[in-house]
Amino acid sequence: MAVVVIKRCGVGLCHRLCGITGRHWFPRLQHTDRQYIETQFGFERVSESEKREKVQQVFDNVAQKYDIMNDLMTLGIHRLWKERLLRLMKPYPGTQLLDVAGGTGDIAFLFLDYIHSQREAQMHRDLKSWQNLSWLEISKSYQETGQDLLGGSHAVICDINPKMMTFGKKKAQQLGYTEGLSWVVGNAEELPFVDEKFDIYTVGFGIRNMAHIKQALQEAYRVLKPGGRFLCLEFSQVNNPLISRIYDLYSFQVIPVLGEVIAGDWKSYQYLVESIRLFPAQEEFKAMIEDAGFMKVNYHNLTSGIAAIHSGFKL
Ligand SMILES: C[S@@+](CC[C@H](N)C(=O)[O-])C[C@H]1O[C@@H](n2cnc3c(N)ncnc32)[C@H](O)[C@@H]1O
Repeated sequence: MAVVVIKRCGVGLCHRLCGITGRHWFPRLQHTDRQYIETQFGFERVSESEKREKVQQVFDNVAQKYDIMNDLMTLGIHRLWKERLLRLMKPYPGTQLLDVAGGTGDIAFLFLDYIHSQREAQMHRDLKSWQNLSWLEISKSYQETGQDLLGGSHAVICDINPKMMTFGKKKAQQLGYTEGLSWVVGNAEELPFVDEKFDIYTVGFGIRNMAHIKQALQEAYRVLKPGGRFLCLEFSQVNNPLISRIYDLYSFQVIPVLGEVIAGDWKSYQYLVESIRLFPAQEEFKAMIEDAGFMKVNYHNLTSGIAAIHSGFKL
């Protein structure tokens, strides 16, 4: 089991600030021996059950402002990262997706858009080849042969927090996602699904909040069909030292302030920032995915490693 050792930083301003305030201001600099323990709630050491309770509390608190805060904190860049996830996922009509820690539904909605656009393109191609049929007739013939506009694709959003999903369901209604979608309350570490049910498993910005990441990865493996794909979008470790320092300043000095001003909640956003810092770096997380049994594990850094997408196959 890995251990986090937060040491006081030995350099300049950070050292002085740490000394004066007794608080670690730039944890990335302090992690001379940085390793990961799952039962950390941010920088606080807690028991497994305490972590679950506290994480639940955080997402209860942030649920209402979650989407707007996401846009503000990442300056909208999280949308580009999620689109990248979709491009790597390459779902096809008929795909059964499980989006774990799906929260307010962004990834599942993008998935449905993607499938929809693929089906429309297919129908346009059919329309060209079946010159004498109208759009309506083709659409009807799709329905008669049991094919809907999603080609049988379905997305299940599974999250441990009902409040996050309540806001997600409202958003789905507003945006018109009425078909091909279901919402299930469930714990990623003990998924309420039978073995080998899904083609694709995604988890976006969720896995670092889990008390048992290893168990969550094993569950991902269990519910995927042979040939199924695992994809995880998560904050990661920046390799460029200059970007890393700017990012640390922004994270620790700006994000909690935004949290306080927009959502009236400094503490939850302080936790989110701390949990990002403690999440395993790219290679370490890759090894954890491999340990769960996945093959061809790979990762793509996004925005200098601020986030990364890890992927693997169940063969
Ligand atoms: C930062 S949000 C991410 C939401 C969404 N995936 C997105 O990218 O916008 C993290 C989500 O993980 C969920 N979560 C935390 N621990 C979980 C667990 N053990 N099982 C399932 N969901 C969990 C939280 O309830 C929360 O909705």
